[in-house]
Amino acid sequence: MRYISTRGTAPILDFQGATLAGLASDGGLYVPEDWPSFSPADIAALAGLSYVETAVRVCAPFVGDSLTEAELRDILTRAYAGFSHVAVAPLVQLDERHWLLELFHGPTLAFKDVAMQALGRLFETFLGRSGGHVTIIGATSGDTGSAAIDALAGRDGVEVFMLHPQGRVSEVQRRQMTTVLAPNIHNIAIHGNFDDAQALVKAMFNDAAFASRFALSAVNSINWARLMLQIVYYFYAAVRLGAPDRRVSFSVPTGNFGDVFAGYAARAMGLPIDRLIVATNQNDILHRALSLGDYSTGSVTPTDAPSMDIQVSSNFERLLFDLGGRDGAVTAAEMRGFESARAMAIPADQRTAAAAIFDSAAVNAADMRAAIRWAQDSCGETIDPHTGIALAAARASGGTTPVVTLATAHPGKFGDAVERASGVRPQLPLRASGLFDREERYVVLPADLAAIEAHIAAHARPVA
Ligand SMILES: Cc1ncc(COP(=O)(O)O)c(C=O)c1O
Ligand SMILES: N[C@@H](CCOP(=O)(O)O)C(=O)O
Repeated sequence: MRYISTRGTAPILDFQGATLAGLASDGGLYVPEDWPSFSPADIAALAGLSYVETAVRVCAPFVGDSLTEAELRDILTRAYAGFSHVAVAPLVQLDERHWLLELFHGPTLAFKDVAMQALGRLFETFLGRSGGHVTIIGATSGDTGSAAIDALAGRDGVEVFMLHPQGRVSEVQRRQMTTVLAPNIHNIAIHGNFDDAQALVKAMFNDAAFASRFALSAVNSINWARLMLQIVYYFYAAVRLGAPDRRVSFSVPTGNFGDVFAGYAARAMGLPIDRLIVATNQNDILHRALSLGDYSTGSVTPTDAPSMDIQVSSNFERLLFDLGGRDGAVTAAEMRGFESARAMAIPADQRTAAAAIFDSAAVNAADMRAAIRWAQDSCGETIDPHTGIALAAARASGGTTPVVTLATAHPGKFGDAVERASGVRPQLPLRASGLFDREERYVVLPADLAAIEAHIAAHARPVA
C-alpha cells in the first residue's frame, strides 16, 4: 500500500515510511492511496475470530510489504496481551437497540491504548531495522499523552516530548503522564489549550530545519498508523452484531475526528455501517460543520469531557480530501484558507456527500449527565462523560438499526464528573493504584514556538 498526502506534494511513502514520518512534509496528512475492499464474504470470515486475528486481517492490506504477516501478528499479539479483558474490546448490551463498545481495558484506561500499544511496537520494529532514532512530539488533551507515554517509555530509539494544556486535563490523566520518570519521557505543560498545543506540534513539523535536525515523528492521530489500528474495532463490533448481513450504526464521542474517521474508513472498505454519529460537547465546530457547513473556530470551552475540548480537528482534513475528490491541490487551498481565516464554509456538494454518512449532535452538560444516569440506573453500567456525550446522541437518534456507542474512557479517569452526574463514585482499576503517591515530573512553558523548540533542542538527540 502506498500513502499520499492530503496536500498532494509530499513524497509518496510505504507504510513504514508513513508511520515514521507522522505528518507529511507539505503539512498534509498521509492517507492510503486507495481504500482496501472487503467483500461480504471477507467480512463474514471474520466471525468468531479473536481481536488479534481480526486486526491481522484488517491491517494486512494497509501494511503491505512493510511487515510480514508473522511480524504483524507478533506485534498485535504483544500489544493486546497487556489488556485486562481477553476480548480486548468487549460489547455490552444496554437495551434492545443500544450497545457499548468498551475500549478502555488497556493500561491507561482509554481507547488510545488500542492503537498506541501496537504503534509503540511498530516504531520499535521499524527503527530496529535501521538503527535509527526519532523525536516524537505530541499534543494531548489527556488520553493520547498517557497512552503514548506508557507505550514508549524506556523504548530504544525514541525520545518523547508531550505537550498538555496546563490545568485542563483531569488529575488522573496528568498523573498518568507525569509520574512516568523514564529518561526518554519529557512532559511539557503549556499555558494554553489543546488547540494551542496541537498548533505548536504542527509548527515544529513545518519548521523544516528543526524537523530534520531532530527526526521528528508523531503519535497523534495525524499518524495514519493510529487510525489503521482503530478501524479494527469497527469491524470487530459490527461482525459481532451480524455484519455483513445486518447494518450497524456507531455513535462516536468526537474531538480530533480521528476515531470517527476510522469508522468512515471501515465503511469505505465495505463494512455495512449505516450512520456514523459525530457527538461533540459544547465545543461544537464539527456539529456546525456537518449540519450547517460552518467550519469556523470559536474559543475553547472547558467541559466535564475535557479530552474533547477541541476546536481544530486535525482529521477533518482527511475527510475534506476524500469528499473533495482526493485532489491535493484543492485540499491544500482549502486548508490554507482555513488556517488564515480560522473559518471555512464547507462546499455544498461535500456537505451532501457527508450527510449520506454522518449525523451529528452537540450534547450539553445536562444531557450528558442524564445519559450517565440512565446507563447507571437502567443498565447498571457506569460510564464516563465522553461516553455519556455519545450515548446521549445515540439515544436521540431515530431508526431501528443497532447503535454501538464507543466507550472511550474508563469512568474512573473522570471520577468527580461521574459522581456529580450519577451519585456513584467510580473506582480506578487496580492497575492504576499508587498513581496518587508517585513523584511527578514536568516543566511548564508558554505556548510559544521558540520556547518549546529551545526546550526540546536542549534535551533531544539531534540526527548525527
Ligand atoms: C476519552 C476520549 N473520548 C473521545 C475523544 C475524541 O476522539 P477523537 O479525537 O479521535 O475524535 C478523546 C480524544 O481524542 C478522548 O480522549
Ligand atoms: N483527546 C485527545 C486529543 C488528541 O487526539 P489524537 O487522537 O489526535 O491523538 C487526547 O486525549 O489527547
